[in-house]
Amino acid sequence: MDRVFIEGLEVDTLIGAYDWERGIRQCLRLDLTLGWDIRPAAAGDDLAKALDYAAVTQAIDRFAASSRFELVETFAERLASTLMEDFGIPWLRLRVTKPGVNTRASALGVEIERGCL
Ligand SMILES: Nc1nc2c(c(=O)[nH]1)N=C([C@H](O)[C@@H](O)CO)CN2
Repeated sequence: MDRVFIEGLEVDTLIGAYDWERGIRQCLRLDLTLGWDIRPAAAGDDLAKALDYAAVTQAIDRFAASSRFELVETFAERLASTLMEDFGIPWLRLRVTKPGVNTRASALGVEIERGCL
């Protein structure tokens, strides 16, 4: 299976389990690898047959703008389901990093894989 990727996408959202986090917006950094057969798009040089990473990015922005989860786990799980359903993505890997919450670690977060290749 071929893959389309989006790396280092920063989104602004309400996320966090602590009281002080419920009244602010924070940045999450997303890395996505999306399973997709690129041959039909390549054969016809046709965006309509491609997994349009611009459209996926817009969908992620909309999701982040309206979500209010406590855990990055929930954000990752729900975002993965939304993208797979809306775009017909058969498999994905999603890494969600919450920067700036721990000064002793360079990155904290979760990584999930869903679906079948
Ligand atoms: N596994 C997780 N651990 C923690 C999370 C989380 O979302 N998943 N969140 C927090 C707090 O919100 C923290 O990020 C605030 O600095 C703590 N642990």
